[in-house]
Amino acid sequence: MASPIFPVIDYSRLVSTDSVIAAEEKDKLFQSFHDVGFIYLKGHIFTDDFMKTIFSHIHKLFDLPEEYKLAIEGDEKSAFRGWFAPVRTARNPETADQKEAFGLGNDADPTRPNRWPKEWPEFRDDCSRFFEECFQMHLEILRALTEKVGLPRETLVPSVQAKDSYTALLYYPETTVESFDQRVRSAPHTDFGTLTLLFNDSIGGLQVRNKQGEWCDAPPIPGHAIVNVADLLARWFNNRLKSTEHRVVAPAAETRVLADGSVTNVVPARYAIAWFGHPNRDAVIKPLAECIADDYPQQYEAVIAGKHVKERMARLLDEGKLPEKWSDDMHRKEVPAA
Ligand SMILES: O=C(O)CCC(=O)C(=O)O
Ligand SMILES: [Fe+2]
Repeated sequence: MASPIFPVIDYSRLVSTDSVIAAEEKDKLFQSFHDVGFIYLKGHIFTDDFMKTIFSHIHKLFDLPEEYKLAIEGDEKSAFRGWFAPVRTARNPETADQKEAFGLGNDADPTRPNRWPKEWPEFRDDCSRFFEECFQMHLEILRALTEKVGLPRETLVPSVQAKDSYTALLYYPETTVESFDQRVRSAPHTDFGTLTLLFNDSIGGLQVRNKQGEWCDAPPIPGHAIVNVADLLARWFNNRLKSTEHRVVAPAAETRVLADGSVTNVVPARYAIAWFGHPNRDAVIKPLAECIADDYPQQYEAVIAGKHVKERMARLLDEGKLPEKWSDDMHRKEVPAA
C-alpha cells in the first residue's frame, strides 16, 4: 500500500495517563493539523465488531425499497434529518453529488427531531451510540489542541456541549464509468464545523488537496478513522490549523460479466459514515487571542456558528459544490500586506 499522505495518530496514546506519551502524541496531532489538516486515527474507541454492525445497518438501510426511504425523507426544513439524495434536494441537480445519505443529530434535541426508520430499534441505538462516542472522542481531540496553544484544556468545551453535531451515513451507488464524466461522488469542499471523524469501507476514492494544489489519494486503512479539521475550528485557531479541501472521486473500476456473457466496467458502490462536529448554534467563533501574534495577525472576523453553517448549506444548495471555487472566504478579514 502507498504510504499514507498524512500521519497516523494513536488515540490511545493521546488520552494516555502517561503524560510523556500523551504529550508526544499531542505534538504530532497539532503539527499534522497545522501542516495538512488531516490525520489517520488508530486505537480509537470503536471495536471492529461495532463498526461491522454499523456498516451492516448502512447496507440494509440503503437497500430498502424506495417508498420506505421516501417515508423518512429529510430536506433543508428538517435540517437534513432522515434519508435524502442530493439530486432530489439540491436546487441545482446538475451539480449534485452522486450519492444518498441518512442524516441524524443529537437525539435529545426536540427542535430538530431525528427521522428514524420504523421498527428498527437496533439501528437507532447503534447510530445514537456512534454519535455520542464520536462526540466524546472529538472532545478529547479538542482538549489536546487547546492545551497546545497554552489554554486550559476545557476552554472550548462549553461552546460545543450542546451537541449540535451531525452524522451522515453515506452511500455512493454503483454506476457506469461513463457517468463520472459529468459528476463526482462528492465535489471538492471543506467541512463546516470543528472536526470530522470519517469511517470508510475498503473502496477508495477520497482525495485531499496538498499544499501544491495537487489531489492526493487518501486510501482507507483497515481499523483507522480519518479525522480532519473543518472551517470553524480553523477560524478558532486563526488558521494555525488547516481546513483542507477534499473530494470523493471514482475508485478503480471493477469488471462485471453480464448475463449475456458480455463484459462491462463499473464503479463499485461505496459506503462511509461521517460524524461532523459543530459548535453550539449560538456560539460566537472568534480567533483565540493565543493564536494571534504581531507577525501573524487575526485572519477572520467573529461569526455565529449556526449562522455560518446555515449560510454554507444555502450556498451548497444553490450552487452545488463548484469544483473551481470552494473556500471558506465568507467574512474573512482582509489581511494587511506585511
Ligand atoms: O465519503 C467520504 O469519504 C467523505 C465525504 C465527505 O467529505 C463529506 O461528506 O463531507
Ligand atoms: Fe467532507
